[in-house]
Amino acid sequence: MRIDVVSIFPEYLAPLELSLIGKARQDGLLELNVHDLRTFTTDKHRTVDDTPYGGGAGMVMKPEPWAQALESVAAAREGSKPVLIVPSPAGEKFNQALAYELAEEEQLVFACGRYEGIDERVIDWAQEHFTVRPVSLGDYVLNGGEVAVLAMVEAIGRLLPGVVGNPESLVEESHSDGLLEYPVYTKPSAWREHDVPPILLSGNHGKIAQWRRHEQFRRTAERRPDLMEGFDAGVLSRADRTAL
Ligand SMILES: COc1ccc2nc(C(=O)O)sc2c1
Repeated sequence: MRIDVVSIFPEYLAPLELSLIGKARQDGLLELNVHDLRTFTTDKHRTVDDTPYGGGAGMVMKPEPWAQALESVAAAREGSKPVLIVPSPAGEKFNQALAYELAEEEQLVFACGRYEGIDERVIDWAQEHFTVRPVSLGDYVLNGGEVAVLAMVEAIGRLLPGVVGNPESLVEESHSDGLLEYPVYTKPSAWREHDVPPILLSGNHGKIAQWRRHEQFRRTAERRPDLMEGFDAGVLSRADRTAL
């Protein structure tokens, strides 16, 4: 996969040189390029914003630098268009299902807005060259798209083949099956008057699996009842129902 990120703060994306994503880049599992939007300005002040038509507070990002930047990074190829992800409070909610969907793409381009946002005509113009997806991290507002891109690139990148050491670890994590993950413990078994649940020391793998499943349902029902709405009660086992 190829990922291109365009931002006026390219240094904000430096954490993507670290850890799993950084190693995936070094190992050639992921190509990731960060571009400074100001590279695509033509005036001596390298201007990227201007006052909003219709009035109002703040500034709006000018369209032309964005069009030149996006044209520059769109890999020319036959077939499907690159996906342009525009982090925005007005976007669809990012979630694990979308992370899996985007992990299948050949190229993702992320446009990091700042100020009050990007001139909407860029989104309209880009439809011809990209599949455009405005995406929000959640129901809150950041100061720009960079933090959202860090989160999305990590969530997507770790799903790529070979990036995480043990692919099994992707199977039993939160949201992989629509539920929150079960609690985890390690040595020592007794710690500051808090003991590891005895079932986990029993060696009975069937009972351990059942306990973990029960914990997934209990936690999800308690912390994220909204996720339970997607569950058809008919598919719940009797043991699972006792967790609700
Ligand atoms: C101007 O660009 C922005 C501003 C706020 C913002 N908030 C996001 C979020 O996902 O919450 S993405 C985003 C982009």
